[in-house]
Amino acid sequence: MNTVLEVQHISKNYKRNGRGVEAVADVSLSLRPGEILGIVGESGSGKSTLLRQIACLERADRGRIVLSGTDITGRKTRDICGELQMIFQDSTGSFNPRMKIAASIDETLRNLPGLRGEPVAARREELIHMVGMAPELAGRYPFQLSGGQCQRMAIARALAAEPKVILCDEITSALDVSAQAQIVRLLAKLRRELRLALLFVSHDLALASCLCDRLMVMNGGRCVEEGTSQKVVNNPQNEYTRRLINSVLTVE
Ligand SMILES: Nc1ncnc2c1ncn2[C@@H]1O[C@H](COP(=O)(O)OP(=O)(O)OP(=O)(O)O)[C@@H](O)[C@H]1O
Repeated sequence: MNTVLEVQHISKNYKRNGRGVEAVADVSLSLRPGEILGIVGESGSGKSTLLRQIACLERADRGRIVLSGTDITGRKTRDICGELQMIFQDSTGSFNPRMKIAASIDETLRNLPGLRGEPVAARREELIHMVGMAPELAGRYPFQLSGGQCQRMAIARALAAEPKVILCDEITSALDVSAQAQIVRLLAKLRRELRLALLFVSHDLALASCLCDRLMVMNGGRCVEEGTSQKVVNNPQNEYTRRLINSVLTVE
């Protein structure tokens, strides 16, 4: 099978107050070029921990991660950033507050082999256009942009590295509904046009099912169900998935 990312039996335990917390327990997944896999589950189910292991921000206790055919288990994040990028919920905080957005994007572009001088500015403008932003907004500092604008710029900066895989950790959670819809449409366009593979972590199952081809449901660090978005939402096999779908806020 043509996969760009293979995660095999990843586990991660933390120690808290002298007790072990099994944040991720024996999770495996695979991702093909141009595919979007949603990882859903309630708070504390292990979604972010799983993504951090895949991005090599932390070392997994057990398991193996293969990116574009290369075993990257235990590598440093900087060694894989040309192939894999991660975008976070707090896009403003992910930028250097003392640098204008353009300078942050240029920094990533200058790390690409063979891209120096004038082509950097041209490529930056192309990326900003790709995420649907006006080029002059790149002349602002992160705090001078709205949350949605900043998240688009974070996507542009991730694209600057020309990755094959982007990990999205709750990237729409801090946005209002219309900004969420814009980001979801943008991600759908980017996967179509660039054949980008995406892992889309969200606690919002309805939103994730609109964007993702497949969904993986996590509970207590484990994958409890996986399948096409349609199948998981319309015909859930697991009791926890059913509860997640039917969960409504009840006030006693
Ligand atoms: N650095 C850490 N040290 C100790 N425990 C941690 C650490 N990071 C995460 N955990 C614990 O691991 C479990 C999984 O956390 P994680 O943040 O991965 O869940 P999540 O599904 O991403 O939740 P949320 O949607 O709220 O971010 C939780 O019990 C959490 O408290």
